[in-house]
Parts: sequence; structure tokens; C-alpha cells
Amino acid sequence: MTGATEASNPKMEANVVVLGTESVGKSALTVRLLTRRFIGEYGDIESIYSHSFMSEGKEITLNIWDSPFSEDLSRETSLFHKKVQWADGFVLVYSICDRASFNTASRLIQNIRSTKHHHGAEKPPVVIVGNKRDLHHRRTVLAEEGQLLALSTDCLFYEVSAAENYHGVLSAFHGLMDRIKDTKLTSKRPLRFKGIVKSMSAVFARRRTDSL
Ligand SMILES: Nc1nc2c(ncn2[C@@H]2O[C@H](COP(=O)(O)OP(=O)(O)OP(=O)(O)O)[C@@H](O)[C@H]2O)c(=O)[nH]1
Repeated sequence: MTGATEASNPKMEANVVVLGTESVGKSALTVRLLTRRFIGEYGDIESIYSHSFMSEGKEITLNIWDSPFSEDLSRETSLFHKKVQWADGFVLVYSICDRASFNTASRLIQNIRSTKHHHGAEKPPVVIVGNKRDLHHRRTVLAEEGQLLALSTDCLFYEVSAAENYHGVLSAFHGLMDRIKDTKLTSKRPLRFKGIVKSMSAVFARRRTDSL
């Protein structure tokens, strides 16, 4: 995107995929961002949501794809592969009380990095989010381990509680958006949100809860 194009177009959209193993709080984080609320139970929802906010006089829209975890990370036909092609950035969630979810987050970063993108971006921005910070008495992953993983993989890192703190969640998503903005300014990737959401809905039979 050139400076002239950017000046004449005060709106910007980006696609974000939320990833992580079962029950780490992917839906809780997404719903917190969208509604500011924590509702406790979320079900297995596969959906793309949209969240708009103003940043430096620009309207930014995040299209957020939240889905249950799938082990199928390899084949080109897999849902994981489709997500990587669709995404401008990732929110990679683990639970600070679940060591296995942290190990999987680390593996997911390697998989994201090693999947070739159609649009040529070498390193899509990733924010690593250690969730359930309110359960610190059950912690099995130190904050320093999350920080170290982020440093070694050039990711952002936040520890948050979807249950107790809206602002931490907001910072994590907005921090990712800032990184995506930087990437898009140097990328030739066209923005094509509406068409993609339509086709994704058709392919994956999008479901939404009425309560959102
Ligand atoms: N204490 C606490 N519980 C949380 C937090 N975030 C989510 N939970 C709980 O963790 C459970 C799983 O949350 P979900 O948001 O459904 O997790 P998910 O990663 O979307 O799960 P799947 O869709 O099954 O992959 C629910 O019982 C939530 O209430 C948090 O920050 N603190």
C-alpha cells in the first residue's frame, strides 16, 4: 500500500486467526474483545467475527476467525493450511495452567512459519497469549517462558485473564494489529475481506450464537 493510497483510504481491514489447544480460552478471549463480557461457557463455535476500532484517525476492522483446535496441521488441504493462507496475523493462545498447551503453541509457531503464503509475507505477525492469569495458584508455565518463546520467535507476548480483565485482552489484539499495519505497509497483498468471508461461510457452514 503506498502513502497516497493510505491517505485516501482511512479504513483498514485485517484477518486474524485465533489458535491454540482445547479449552485454553480462544472463544473467551474473542468474546471478551467483541462484547467486553466473560460469559463462562462458549460451546464449539466455528465463526468469523468482525471488530472495528479507531486508531490514529483510521478505522480498523479485524476479522477474527475462532475455531476449535484440530490436530491436522500438515496437509495442504487441511483447515490449518487454509487458515494460514487467509490470515494476516495470529493470536496463539495457551493456558498458564496447562503445560501441554504451551508446548503446542510453540509447535504451532513453527508450523505457521514453515507454511508458504500465497501473498508472499515471510513472517505473519503472531501474538502469543498466556491466558487464565487469574488462576496463578495453578500455574505450570512461568511468564518468563512465554516471554522467551516470543523473543526467540519474534512474536509479541501478553499474559491475560479473559475472565477478569478486558484491557489486557484489548492490548493483545491491538498490539497484533499494530504489527500487521507495519507488515501491510510493505506488502503488496490486496485486501479482500468481504469475498473471503462469504466463501468461508459457504465452505465451513458458519454458525453464530444469537447471544453474541
Ligand atoms: N479462570 C479462567 N477460566 C477461563 C478463562 N478463559 C476461559 N476460561 C474457561 O475455560 C474454558 C474454556 O474456554 P473456551 O473459551 O471455550 O476455550 P476454547 O479454547 O475456545 O475451547 P475449544 O473451543 O474447545 O477449543 C471455559 O470453561 C471458560 O470459562 C480465564 O481467563 N480464566
